[in-house]
Amino acid sequence: MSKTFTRAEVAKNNTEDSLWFIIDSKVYDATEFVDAHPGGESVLRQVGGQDATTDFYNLHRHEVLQKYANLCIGTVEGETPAVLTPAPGDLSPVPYAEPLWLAPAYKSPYYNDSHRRLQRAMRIFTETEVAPEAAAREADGKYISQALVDRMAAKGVLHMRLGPGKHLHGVELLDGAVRGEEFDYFHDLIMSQEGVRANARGFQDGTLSGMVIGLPCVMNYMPDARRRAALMAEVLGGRKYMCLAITEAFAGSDVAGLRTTATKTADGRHYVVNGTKKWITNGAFSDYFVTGVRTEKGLSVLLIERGEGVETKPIKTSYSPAAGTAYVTFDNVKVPVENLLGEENKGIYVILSNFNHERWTMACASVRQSRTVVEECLKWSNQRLVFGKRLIDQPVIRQKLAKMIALVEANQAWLETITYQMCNMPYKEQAKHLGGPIGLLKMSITRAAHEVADEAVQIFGGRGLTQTGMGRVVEMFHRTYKFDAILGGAEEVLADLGVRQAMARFPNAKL
Ligand code: HEM
Repeated sequence: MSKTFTRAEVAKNNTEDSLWFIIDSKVYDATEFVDAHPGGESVLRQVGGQDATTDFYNLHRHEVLQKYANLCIGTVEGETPAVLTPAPGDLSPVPYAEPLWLAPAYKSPYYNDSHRRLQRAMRIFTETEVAPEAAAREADGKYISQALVDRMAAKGVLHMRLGPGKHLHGVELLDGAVRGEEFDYFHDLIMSQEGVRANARGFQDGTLSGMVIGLPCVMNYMPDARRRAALMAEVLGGRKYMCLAITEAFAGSDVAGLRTTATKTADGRHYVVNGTKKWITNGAFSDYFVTGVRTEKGLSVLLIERGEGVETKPIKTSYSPAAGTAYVTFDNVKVPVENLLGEENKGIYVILSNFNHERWTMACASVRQSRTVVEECLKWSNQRLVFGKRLIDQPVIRQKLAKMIALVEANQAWLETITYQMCNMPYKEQAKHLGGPIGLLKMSITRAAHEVADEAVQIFGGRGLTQTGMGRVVEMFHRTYKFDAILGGAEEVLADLGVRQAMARFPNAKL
């Protein structure tokens, strides 16, 4: 690649036997590539010997050039390539592409050096280890590989995704980027926000999201300490997979309406579980199911191991099969009473205990994915030429971008305000003061995602509806943003919760 050519030399290579062109001051020899070019031979011949930079970026993502770097034979004499090629871990210099605390000129009261170290380490991990597998699994529909689970376990990524707590103490986290003892909800936020950067919503849930919502119930409510420790070690070590099985065809956000039953045997040593669960993330490949059941006088939560009477069938949803979304049936499944999590008939507390963190995590992830879409739109509007101008030169496009930016920035700021409260409120206070606001926040973020997805597709046109090429991130987002608006409590239910909680503490105030 150290060779240089004059533009006149390049121009001569415009024949049947030699086809060169220039992209961003680099010289490409496409002679052998023409037959394999997905866009066809004729389009390449039309730019033979010329500077094809504008044409290229009108049609391709920059990453295409990295993939086909072997076609590059040198640079144009006296010129330096100008298009940025980010290295793993780099921050994007595109305005609004990063949350403001990562913008060099901005200050934030919330983040310290350990947050910055973790952010960089997790970005490198996501870009180098997760993203390539995400792309492969989205394409082949298979589940996460044991090799990636092992890497996540070894680096403490699985531990960190449960949020702050004693389970992190003494654990080596991303090669010492942060100490377990100092890990707080801003570190947790960073894990969620960096984790989405593989741009594969289905696979993202396939990276053991079921564990993130299921294991806390075991960690906090499994009565036997030895059993609890063994389960934690198995699951955080990536040797066994766990999911949360609450939702049924009969009851979604309305958890009080569950119909799966657990009846105690006459000798009092087992429960016998019968019923079904639907849309269980990771259910298709899980070994353990943290399951909401109806017992004699209320709801209870049981840890059910895959075995006789437990069956799972994959459900085809609009994101990828990599998430392992399943329909689960329990037919006369015998579960030892020791597997009861929390108290019998008081399972609602076990279930509710996790909701705030789950919803907040989803809020972190969803607003970050919206931001990535804003970055995609900004880049595309800047490079796409239509009617002889860049898209961004059209006022209507700038209006769309302004709305998208404002929605993302406002929601990130609200998210950080709430995260700060989580860092500074004891758990009981959080349950009292933050349930409603977190519900409203998640609703606000997924409503914003709806706007962002809609405008992004309008900006990308047909490419926003195409799974490969320029618009692949926008297409993915538009197809999948609804998962965050439904899972973990539907938008409307959470909005209602937020207002009802506010009214419950309403003062005797009058107009
Ligand atoms: C080293 C140079 C090039 C490489 C490696 C390359 C590679 C590719 C690839 C992988 C695609 C599939 C779409 C995608 O994934 O983005 C594609 C599509 C295409 N390419 Fe190229 N290409 C090159 C240069 C060019 C140039 C110079 C032109 C025309 C001036 C061109 C015209 C097209 C067209 C028209 C399509 C179809 C676009 C669409 O479906 O929207 N390509 N190219």
